[in-house]
Amino acid sequence: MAAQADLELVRLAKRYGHGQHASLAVDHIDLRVAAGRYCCLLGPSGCGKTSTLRMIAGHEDASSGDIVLGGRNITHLPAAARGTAMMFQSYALFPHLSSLDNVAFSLKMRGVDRATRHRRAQDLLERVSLGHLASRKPSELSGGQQQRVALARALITEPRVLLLDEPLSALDPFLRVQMRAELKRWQTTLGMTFIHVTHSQEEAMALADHVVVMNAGRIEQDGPPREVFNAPRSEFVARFIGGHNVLPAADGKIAVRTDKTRLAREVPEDTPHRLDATVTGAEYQGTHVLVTLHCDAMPDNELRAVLSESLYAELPWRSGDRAVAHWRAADVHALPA
Ligand SMILES: Nc1ncnc2c1ncn2[C@@H]1O[C@H](COP(=O)(O)OP(=O)(O)OP(=O)(O)O)[C@@H](O)[C@H]1O
Repeated sequence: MAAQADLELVRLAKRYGHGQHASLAVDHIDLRVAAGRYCCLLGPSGCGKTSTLRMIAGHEDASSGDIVLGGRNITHLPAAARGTAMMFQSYALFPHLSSLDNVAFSLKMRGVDRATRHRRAQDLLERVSLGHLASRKPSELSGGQQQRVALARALITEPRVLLLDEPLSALDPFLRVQMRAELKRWQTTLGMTFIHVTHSQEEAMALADHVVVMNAGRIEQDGPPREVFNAPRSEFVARFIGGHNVLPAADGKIAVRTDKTRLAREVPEDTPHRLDATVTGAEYQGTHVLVTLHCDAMPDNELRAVLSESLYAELPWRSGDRAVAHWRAADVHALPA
């Protein structure tokens, strides 16, 4: 594989349309992804993730700013000359071609001779444990196998950075979790930078060692997943990443993790961090129970508490129960105003 290289986005922007109808899909973002990282671009629909990925790939022109890979400015290079490759969803495989020819396709486009491209494609298929299925067409493969062909097809140009746009969204939930683990394993084995677009915080948390949370064309926060989860820098991040209650406080808003939010029938009057609430539901989730509450102090806002199964069994909650939600001072994370 080619040498590793950091990827840098410098004031990168994408504007669609002209004049009155112009819209800024990516709003001058700065980002540095160190070589060999699994980076997930995470955010709600329309936040600019795919536009960012497509600009890195060279499938979309940047309106302004720079894309630098390993110190080389690739902003205006054609897609094939950038050292990046896009892994498309498995359903984008050519249905009439064998796995081998699907994998070899981009070498054919580059004029590589048949024997060489078949040898390289076969090597890659072996690497993803599909060497024995090289002659099968996509329709003769399982969803997971098709996904591996798609990966091999992307890797054949020996990219420094692999770009993945929602690669797991077409798979059923069971296969998705399985393929997620495979993606992570491949990335670790290859030691290559992966940039993976997803709107699923669960997927980003499971895969990434660098999470980039985007909102309305901007980067709200980026960093290691634990840091982003435990120290959200904005209300948007706390809400989008999930697992937090965002609560009013004397000097702004605070976030408290749902698994640090405790419930009691009564607490001493002088308990500092408390809110009176009414249970609206309890959802059994296997290892834990999610209790939802309506809180009078914030009528438009639902409060959530994640309790261990054993704790819930000791003190079950039913819809309509009055409860006091409380938390420790150490579990309060202040959000900037
Ligand atoms: N070709 C285009 N022409 C005009 N507007 C576009 C085009 N592509 C995307 N947009 C707009 O740019 C914004 C960002 O889109 P983008 O696809 O990058 O977001 P996304 O975060 O990947 O969303 P999703 O998760 O739904 O794919 C959206 O408002 C979208 O409508």
